[in-house]
Amino acid sequence: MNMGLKLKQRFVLLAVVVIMALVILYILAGRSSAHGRDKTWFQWKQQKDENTALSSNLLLDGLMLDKRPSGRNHVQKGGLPGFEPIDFTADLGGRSPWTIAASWVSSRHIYPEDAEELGGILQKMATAEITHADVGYKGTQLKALLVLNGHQKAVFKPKRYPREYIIEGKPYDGYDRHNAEIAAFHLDRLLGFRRAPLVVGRKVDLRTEIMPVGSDRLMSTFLTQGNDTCFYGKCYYCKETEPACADGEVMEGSVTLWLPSNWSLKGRQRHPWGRTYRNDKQARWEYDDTYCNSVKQTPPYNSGPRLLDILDAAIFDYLIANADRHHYETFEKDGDKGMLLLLDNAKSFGNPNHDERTILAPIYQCCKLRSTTWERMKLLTGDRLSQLLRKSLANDPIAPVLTDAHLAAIDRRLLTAIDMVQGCIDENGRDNVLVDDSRHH
Ligand SMILES: Nc1ncnc2c1ncn2[C@@H]1O[C@H](COP(=O)(O)OP(=O)(O)OP(=O)(O)O)[C@@H](O)[C@H]1O
Ligand SMILES: [Mn+2]
Repeated sequence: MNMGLKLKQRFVLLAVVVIMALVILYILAGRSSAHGRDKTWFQWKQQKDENTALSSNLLLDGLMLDKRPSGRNHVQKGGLPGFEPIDFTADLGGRSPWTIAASWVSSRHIYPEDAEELGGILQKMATAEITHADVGYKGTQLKALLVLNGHQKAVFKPKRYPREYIIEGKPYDGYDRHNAEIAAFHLDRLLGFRRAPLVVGRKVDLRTEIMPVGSDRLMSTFLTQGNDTCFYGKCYYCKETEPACADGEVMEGSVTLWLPSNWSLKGRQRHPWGRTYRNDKQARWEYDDTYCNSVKQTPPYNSGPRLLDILDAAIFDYLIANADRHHYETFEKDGDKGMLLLLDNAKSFGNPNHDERTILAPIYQCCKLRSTTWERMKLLTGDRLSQLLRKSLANDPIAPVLTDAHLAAIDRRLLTAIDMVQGCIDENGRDNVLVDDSRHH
C-alpha cells in the first residue's frame, strides 16, 4: 500500500517533469521563430543548404526567369525583378545605344528594371571606336575622358592593381579600382536601386585607340616603363612618378557612361556622414551617437527621400566596402527631392578580409531603412547575392571582375547589415524602422 503510493507518486512526478520539458521546448521553438534575429540566421542556414543543393544555373535561369518566345525577359510573378543575367549580345534593333541609354534616365532610376538592351549597350561601351581622349575633367584621381563613336562621353578609370592585391591601411586608401567600379554597378542593380551609371570593363590598345585621338594635354603625360606604355594624366593626385601602366600597350580599365546633358547634376553636396580624412579631427558622427537627430531636422533630410537614399547608400557602401562617399550628387532639376546618385564607387573592394562597420553609421544611428531595401536584402541571404553577382559579372570583357574572397565578403557583410537592421526592429518596432515610401515614386 505504502509502496504502491510511492510508485504512483513517482509516476506522477515523472509525468509532470516530461510535460514541463515539452512545454518549455514548445515555448523556446515559438520564440526563436518569432524572434527576427534567430529567424534570419535560421533562414540563412536553410538557404545556404538550398543553394548548395541547387546549381547556380538552376537558381538563376530556372526559378526566376521565364524566357518567352519573343526573346524578351519576363519576370515571373513573385520572381525577382532585376535578377536576370545581363545579355551582352542583346540586339539594339539598329538604334543608337547612347540614345537608348539617355532615354532611360528618370528621376529615380538611371535605367529601367526590364532594360533588355542593357547588355547590348554595355557591349557597345566596351567596343565602340574611341574618337577622342583627354585628361580627366575633374576630381582627384587619375582617369581619362573618352568620347565614343556617336559623340558619347565616358570616363575611363585604368587598372592599377592585380585582382588579388589587398589594400591595407585606412578604409579609403589606395588608388581607384576599376574592377570595383564595375562590380558596384552590377551590385547596385541587384539591390534594385539602379542609381549608378552604366559601367563596363574594356581593354584599350593605347597605341592604336588612344594615341591617334588623344589631346595634347593627355599625350604629354605618356611615358614608357620597360615595355609598357603608361600615362599619369592630370588631376589633384596625378604624379609623373605614379603613372598607370598598360600591359605592353593594352590597358585594362572601366568605362562609365556619362549621364545625358538634359539631366545636369547639382554640384557636390557634403555627405552628412563623410569622413574628415585627418587623424587629428573626428567628424561629429564619430563621437555623437545622437547625430542623426540633428540630421533629420536639417533640410533636405527632414522631408522627402534624401535621408532614405543616404541609408540605402550606407548599405550599398558597406557591402562594397566604400568608405569614400564624402560628397554626392543629385539631379539638378529635382531639387531636394532628387535621388542620391551612386557615382564614383572606385574606392571599394580594397580588402576582402576587413568589414568597415563605421560605413553603417547612418543605419545604427538613425535605425531606419526603406522597406523595399530590407525585403531585397533578405531575399539575397545565404550566398544568393554573391552567386547573382558572380553570374552578372561573368560576361564582362575583363572577367573575372572580383576574386572569390571579395564575393564571399559581400555575403558576410550582408548578414551583418541584416543583423543590424533587425536589432533596430527588435528595439524600436518594425513600424518605427521600416519606411514604405513607394508612393513617392
Ligand atoms: N558618369 C558621369 N556622368 C556625369 N558626371 C560624372 C560622371 N562621372 C563623374 N562625373 C562628375 O565628375 C565628378 C568626379 O568624378 P569621380 O568622383 O569619379 O572622380 P574622382 O577623381 O574620384 O573625384 P573625387 O576625388 O571627388 O572622389 C563627379 O563628382 C561628377 O560631378
Ligand atoms: Mn573618388
